[in-house]
Amino acid sequence: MSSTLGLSWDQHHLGQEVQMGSVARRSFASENVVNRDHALPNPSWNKDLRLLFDQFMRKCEAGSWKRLPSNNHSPQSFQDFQTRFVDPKLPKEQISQARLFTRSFEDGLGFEYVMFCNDAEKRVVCFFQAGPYLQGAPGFTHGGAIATMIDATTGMCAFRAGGVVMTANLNINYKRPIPLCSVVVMKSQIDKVEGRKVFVSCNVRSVDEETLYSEATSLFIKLDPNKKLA
Ligand SMILES: CCCCCCCCCCCCCC(=O)SCCNC(=O)CCNC(=O)[C@H](O)C(C)(C)COP(=O)(O)OP(=O)(O)OC[C@H]1O[C@@H](n2cnc3c(N)ncnc32)[C@H](O)[C@@H]1OP(=O)(O)O
Repeated sequence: MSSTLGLSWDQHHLGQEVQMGSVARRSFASENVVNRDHALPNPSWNKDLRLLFDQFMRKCEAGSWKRLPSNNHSPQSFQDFQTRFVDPKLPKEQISQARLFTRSFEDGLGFEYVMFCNDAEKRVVCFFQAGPYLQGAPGFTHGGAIATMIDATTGMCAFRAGGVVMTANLNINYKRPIPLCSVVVMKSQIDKVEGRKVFVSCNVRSVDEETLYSEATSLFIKLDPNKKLA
């Protein structure tokens, strides 16, 4: 996402809730939870996730990598996005309850992750710990949860390179199951950009890089500001 961004989907919708009045109290009560930066260590992070976080924070100090806060969206982007692409007739009450899917679980139960970007190399890395509510086959992570995180990681990579995009195609080869509650490393990079098409690839490996869990390719389309989405 662009480096100037500063508001998350959550915060955006929180703002709407506050304006609505009838649900304002609930909004303020949850404000601290909603507004915080989720891409920082919390007590549910295991040793692997903490080590990878520390390792990449050192790379950030060296200058080539940057940590991406989870609330990394600009108010201007949202206003533009809403004005251009979102149907104004959508029920405001429902919209006000919207939350970013990957950040809507309690700490440790769902998606715990942090992303780092290297804009010069057009890469985004995501360290992802799959919580117990993401189970698919017993003891392993649900394929849809894996797809979600690949989409989020490649989407971030495409967005940083191409601006506002949507996923048009996502292909995943699941090669080994990911043990639940383990940490995996997702590495994505831009392969090419052709007009409005942004091609991104991603691989998912174990922390020691010995196991290749999944490989994916994604196609993102830069949105045409003159076209309604629906
Ligand atoms: C505030 C901002 C927030 C942003 C946050 C981002 C980061 C967060 C990440 C979160 C991650 C979560 C992300 C999510 O959850 S995104 C949610 C899941 N995705 C969707 O719902 C998208 C649904 N699809 C669409 O709305 C439209 O199809 C889009 C917008 C994608 C394109 O419709 P549009 O009318 O604009 O374009 P076009 O049809 O003129 O096509 C243009 C060109 O593209 C080519 N083409 C199109 N589709 C395909 C295809 N499937 N394979 C191969 N090629 C395809 C097409 O042939 C043409 O090529 P050419 O003829 O020009 O050569």
